[in-house]
Amino acid sequence: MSDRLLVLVRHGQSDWNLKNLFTGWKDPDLTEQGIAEAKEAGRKLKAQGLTFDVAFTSDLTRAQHTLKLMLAEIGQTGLPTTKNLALNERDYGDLSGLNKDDARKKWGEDQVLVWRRSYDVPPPGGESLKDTLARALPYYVQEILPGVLRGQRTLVAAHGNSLRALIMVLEKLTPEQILKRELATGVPVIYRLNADSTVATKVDLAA
Ligand SMILES: O=C(O)[C@@H](CO)OP(=O)(O)O
Repeated sequence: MSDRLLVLVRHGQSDWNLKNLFTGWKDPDLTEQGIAEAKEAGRKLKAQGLTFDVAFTSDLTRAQHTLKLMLAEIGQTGLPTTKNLALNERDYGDLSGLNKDDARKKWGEDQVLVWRRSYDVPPPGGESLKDTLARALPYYVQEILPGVLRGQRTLVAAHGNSLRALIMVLEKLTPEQILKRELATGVPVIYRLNADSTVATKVDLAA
């Protein structure tokens, strides 16, 4: 039986996560902590005995760097990797670069929560989670899933919201459920899929 393995990992802490800034399509690199988290994610995957046939990542440095560090830990630095902006973080539009606490002071707690965690209300000039799903999901279905179903063991390093979009579909979550799901930085989530692309098993390597 082929191993339909799909591992999703949010990048390690970025410089702008640390500074509490809306990031979106801006391109900060990992902090020292983020580097440590990415290496730890690689060590956890190695401890599970996992190796991969292909990897996917976004067009942004923090996810690419996380992938590189994980692959070095696993001993697979030459793994064929595809980078695509379909896996980028949700575009935060005009909020990009603003401090999240300053934004709460300016627009109020409730409005900022709506921009951050509503399903279909985009921040000014940016994408809602629904918009992010509309570009991440076709990429997953056309470029990632067929390989997984053929037995290509697949590692994806991406972002909080682009991965939440994929998780919503994988786990058949409602908009209300996905909005409550937070992804920790650098924590691998290991899925094994059934032949019909539904989830057979899920293991979250937190802790
Ligand atoms: O700033 C961002 O791009 C994201 C992820 O860090 O933030 P949020 O938690 O608001 O989705």
